[in-house]
Amino acid sequence: MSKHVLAQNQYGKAENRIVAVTRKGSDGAWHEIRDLNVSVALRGEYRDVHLTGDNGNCLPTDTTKNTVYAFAKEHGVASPEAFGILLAKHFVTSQAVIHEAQIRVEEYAWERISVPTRKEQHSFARKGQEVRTAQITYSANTGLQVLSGLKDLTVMNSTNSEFHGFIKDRYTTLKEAYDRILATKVAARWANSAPAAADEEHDWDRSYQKVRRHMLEAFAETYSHSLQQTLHAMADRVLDNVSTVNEVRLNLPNKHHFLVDLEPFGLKNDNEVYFAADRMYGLIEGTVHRDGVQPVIATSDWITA
Ligand SMILES: O=c1[nH]c(=O)c2[nH]c(=O)[nH]c2[nH]1
Repeated sequence: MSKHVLAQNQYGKAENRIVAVTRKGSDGAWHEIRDLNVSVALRGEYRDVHLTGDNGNCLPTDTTKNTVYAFAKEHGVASPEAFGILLAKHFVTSQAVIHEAQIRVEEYAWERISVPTRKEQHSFARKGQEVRTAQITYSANTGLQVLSGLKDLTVMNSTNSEFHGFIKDRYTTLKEAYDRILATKVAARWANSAPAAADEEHDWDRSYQKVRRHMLEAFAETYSHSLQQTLHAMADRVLDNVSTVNEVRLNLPNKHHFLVDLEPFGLKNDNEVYFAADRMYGLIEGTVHRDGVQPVIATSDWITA
């Protein structure tokens, strides 16, 4: 027997890449695709598996992988959230030793290549870099928690951004900026309310598009005195406009754009020519939630620019 304590543990097959094709129309020529990366983590009665080598409680990770693919056929993929909810509930309700399941989903977007003269619609081009995310956690005790999100959404304002009035100590060299580029690669997560998570009719694609639009509009419309202020405005706008969201966490790397010194060439740089640095970067992170709601989104996830 070990004298040490087995603490939090979980297991399952990670990064199951799955492309689900749905055929629509009377002849099935209209295709819709969902391109996902699905990770399964199971939590429960796994002391013996770790301590004695008894695998009697262990549902193989291979089975969790098979379940993901079989569920895509049996239930379809309506959205990352709906698919994750189905899987999480399945694992917890089908095996007594599994107390909690967490499903993490990334979705890669494709857009249709529309050829007007062609009836078949089965050609797609990968859309941008943006990745949609969902994390579904289910247990009989705590119920369903659905976190939605996105990452790798790069945005820029080429003006309407200042940064000045900051602390100056003996190490400060930064010049005050009254007109600068503000650029970031947005990583966002938002917590959906319990009623939305429990609502089997909830339109997850619609709420995703709504949150995304409000975040981007707030980014574009906020006259920024710091990326921190912009972060707050983006999260605030989502909470004001999407009633099913209770909490928003944003990780915003400040993708610095430095004015190039053109004076050696006898040229004046009127905020026209910048050097785009890819690192290092300021990293601005924060959570905004409704008053009276307990925040649930982890603050320790490591997101790099
Ligand atoms: O928007 C900003 N916030 C900061 O905290 C900061 N610090 C810095 O050097 N530049 C910036 N920009």
